Amino acid sequence: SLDDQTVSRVDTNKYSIAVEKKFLLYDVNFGEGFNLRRDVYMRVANTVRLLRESGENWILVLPPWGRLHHWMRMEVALSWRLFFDVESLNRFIPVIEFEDFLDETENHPIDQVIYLQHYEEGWGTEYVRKFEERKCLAPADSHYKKVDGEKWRGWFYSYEDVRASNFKCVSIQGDSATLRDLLKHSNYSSMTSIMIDRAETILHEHFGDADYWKARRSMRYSKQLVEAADAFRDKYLDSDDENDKTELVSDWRKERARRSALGGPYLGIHWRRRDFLYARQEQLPSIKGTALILEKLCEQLKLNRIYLATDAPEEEVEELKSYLKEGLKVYRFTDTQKFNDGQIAIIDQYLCAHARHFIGSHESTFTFRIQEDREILGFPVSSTFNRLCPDKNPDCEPPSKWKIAYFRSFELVIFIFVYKGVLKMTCVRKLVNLNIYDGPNIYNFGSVLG
Ligand SMILES: C[C@@H]1O[C@H](OP(=O)(O)OP(=O)(O)OC[C@H]2O[C@@H](n3cnc4c(=O)[nH]c(N)nc43)[C@H](O)[C@@H]2O)[C@@H](O)[C@H](O)[C@@H]1O
Repeated sequence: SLDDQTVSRVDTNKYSIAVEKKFLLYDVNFGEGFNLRRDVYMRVANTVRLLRESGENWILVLPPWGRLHHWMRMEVALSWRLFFDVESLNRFIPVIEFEDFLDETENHPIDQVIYLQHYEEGWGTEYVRKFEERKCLAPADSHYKKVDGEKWRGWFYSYEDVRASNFKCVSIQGDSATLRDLLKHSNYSSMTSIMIDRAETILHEHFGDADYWKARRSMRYSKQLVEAADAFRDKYLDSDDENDKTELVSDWRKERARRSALGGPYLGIHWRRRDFLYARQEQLPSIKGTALILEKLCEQLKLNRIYLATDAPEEEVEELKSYLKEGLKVYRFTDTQKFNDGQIAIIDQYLCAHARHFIGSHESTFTFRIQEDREILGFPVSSTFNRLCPDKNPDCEPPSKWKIAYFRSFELVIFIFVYKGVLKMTCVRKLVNLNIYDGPNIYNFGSVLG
């Protein structure tokens, strides 16, 4: 039950006291896409983790999905359980759906909305973490309005009856920990429900560290989507977890580092088109160029099946297929009757994540999430961090390799070894930053520590 998950007990001077629940809500700039939003979840989830580590009983309220400008069907108020395994999210920090929050607080107004904005004068010459209540800059002033003389009304994920008691703009420069400090500030510390709007304004405290990956690993997909994608793998791609060595333990906290995944006998490609062509045209291949890359890879890897994840219009997909030589078969998941746009996007990502080899689109957050899934599944680095190069530059710069980390940087690894008959001991600090585990040895370290 919620109570089991959310009432934490803190031992203060040996007296155990129940800590009052506090709810953190957040929203993201309207224009941001699905996969940047998933990244913002990790930043805010880590703020909640930090608040809880300091003894406060914060619960994260999951912002309903919808009104995403890339989604063809304009749906709103979609709950997280349609996309993610909420039980798994709860193993990192306590989370609840917005509807459950409304029930629990009996539709009381949210105590405070804090609208994050940058400093008008910019970042300055050095990066300093700071925040300050400031006059609202555009567009904050138009997003929230006082109604009936006292309460504030905003978008609130399309829920028209939701109100807030207070509204403030805060200029901020910082990360998940800065947001923690803001929430602990005396102006807000007595409040029990706070909504952070424009949460993308804060960064990760340490991008790519173990806490980043814990939040990421907790974001398992909903059972319904995993089952649909697995059935597709089985039916069309000759792929299953046992043969592909992609089995995951049911609880992500028990995962161990590995690089042994093989993947299904197909090539996965994320081919980002539409608005990306305007934003990154110089970095992407033509349709014909894409076909040439696919043919070459399939030949090298001795594969004849391709799983194509794309937002391309049908005509472009047909054109791509027309350039491929006979014998190469392209598969796509297109059940729009049963699944919404976001669900199909996740199924596409899952199927690319389970491929023997993956190639993505330069700087697409959609591609980044696939690469992360492959890191979690334990694929060799070389099968994951690949990008489609533009026709003019076939040997373009490879993508950054954001490898998985399982330990916090201050966790020590102690090696004991015998050298010239003497017992020696040495510690390696910052295992993550030293990038020690790239390759099969990682598994040994994982199991020693595990
Ligand atoms: C140019 C920039 O690109 C950024 O996109 P980028 O990072 O690729 O990735 P996203 O932020 O997810 O936005 C792309 C959206 O397009 C759809 N989409 C893209 N690729 C696929 C695919 O392979 N399969 C399916 N089913 N859907 C796809 C999907 O709705 C996805 O959420 C945007 O977030 C920015 O707003 C901006 O538009």
